[in-house]
Amino acid sequence: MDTSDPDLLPEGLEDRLPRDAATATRVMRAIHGVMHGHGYDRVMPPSIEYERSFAARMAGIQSRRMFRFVDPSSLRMMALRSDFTPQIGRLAETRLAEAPRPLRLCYAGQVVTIKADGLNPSREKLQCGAELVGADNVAAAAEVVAIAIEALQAAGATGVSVDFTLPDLVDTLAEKALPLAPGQIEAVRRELDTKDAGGLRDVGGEAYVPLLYATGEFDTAIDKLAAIDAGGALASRIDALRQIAARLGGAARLTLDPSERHGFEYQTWFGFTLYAEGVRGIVGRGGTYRIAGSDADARQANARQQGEAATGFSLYPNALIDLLAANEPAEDTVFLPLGHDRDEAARLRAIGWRTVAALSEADSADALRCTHMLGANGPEKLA
Ligand SMILES: N[C@@H](Cc1c[nH]c[nH+]1)C(=O)O
Repeated sequence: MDTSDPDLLPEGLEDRLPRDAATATRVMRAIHGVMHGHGYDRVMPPSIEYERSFAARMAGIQSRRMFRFVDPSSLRMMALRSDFTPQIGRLAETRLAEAPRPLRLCYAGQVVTIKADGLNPSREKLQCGAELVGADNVAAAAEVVAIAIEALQAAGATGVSVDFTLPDLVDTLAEKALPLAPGQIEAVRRELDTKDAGGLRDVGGEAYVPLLYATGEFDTAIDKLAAIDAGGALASRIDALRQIAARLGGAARLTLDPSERHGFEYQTWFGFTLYAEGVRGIVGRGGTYRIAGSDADARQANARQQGEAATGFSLYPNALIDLLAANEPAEDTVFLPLGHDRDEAARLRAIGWRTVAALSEADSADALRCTHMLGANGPEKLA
C-alpha cells in the first residue's frame, strides 16, 4: 500500500459522497422516526470515554477491539466507542438512575473498531438503536424485536428476517442438565461456534451435539429444541421464545439458531440477529442484558445475573444504505436565477422545495444539476 499519499484514508474507513450521504440521512431519519414514535428518547453520549467505563458496565465486553489511547491531558486510558449500548447503560445507572422505569432511550452515530468484522472490511459503521432499560421479559423482547423490524422496513429494507438465539445456552445447560467441568465449557462453546459435531464429541460435549440440529425455520427448530430439553432447564426460555414469535405475528421471517454466539458478548437469555434481502451480512443485532450499577462492588464478574435488566437492539444500516443509494432518485431542485424573488424562494422552501441560488451570471441550472427553474409562475420543469 502507498503510505506516502496524505489524502489516502486508512484501511476500512471511507467517505460518503452526496448521493450516499443523502440516502444515509433518509435512512437515519426513518429509523429514528420509528424509535421516537414508540416513545424512545434520543441521547447523545460522547464518542470517547475512559476505557474502564466501556468495559465495566456489562459482563463480557472486551475492549481489545476498541481503539485505545492515553489521554494526553489526564494520562488515563481512553477508548473510542465501538458500541453505544454500554454508554446507554452508563447513562441509565448514573445521570438517569432516578428516571422512571422502564426507561426508553435511542441513539445514532458512528462506532469504530480496530479490526473489521468477518467479511465486512469497514472499521467504522453507523449504529442506530434503542434500549429498553428496566425489563428483560417477553413483553420487552417482543417490543424491541418488533420495533427493530419496523425501523428496518421504514428505512426501505425488504424481506427482513430474524434469527433468534439463546446467548447463555451453554452456561444454562452446563449448570445441571448437561453438566460440564469448568475447563470444558469454553471448549464446548468453541466447537458449537464452529458447528463441528466431531469436535464437540472430542471435547466431551456429546450431549450438546443435538443443539447443532435444532436450527432453521423457527416453528420446526423450536420443537427440536424442546425435544432436547432434558430436565426442563430450557423450558422457560423455549416458552418465552414461542411467545415472542407469536407476538411478532408474521412481521418477518423467523429462524432459530440456539447456539449462535457470534457478536453476543454481553447478552443473557435472549438474542437475535437481523437480516434483510439483498443486504450482505447482518443488519442488526439485539437481546437482553444486565447493566452493572455505578457501585464498584456491584460490578462483579457475575454481573450477568446481577445489575439492572435491559433489552435493546442496534441496527448497522451501512450495507442497506449502499443498496438503496444505487436507486436513490435525484431530488427536485429549483434553480434561482440572479435577482430572483427572495420571498417566493423562501415560500417554496417552506413547502418543501429545495433551491440553489445563482451567485453569478456564470452559474447555470444545468451545471448545478437543478431539475427546475424559478419562472414567473413558480418552478418550471427543465427538460
Ligand atoms: N449493541 C449490541 C446489540 C444490542 C443492543 N442492545 C442489546 N444488544 C450490538 O451491537 O451487537
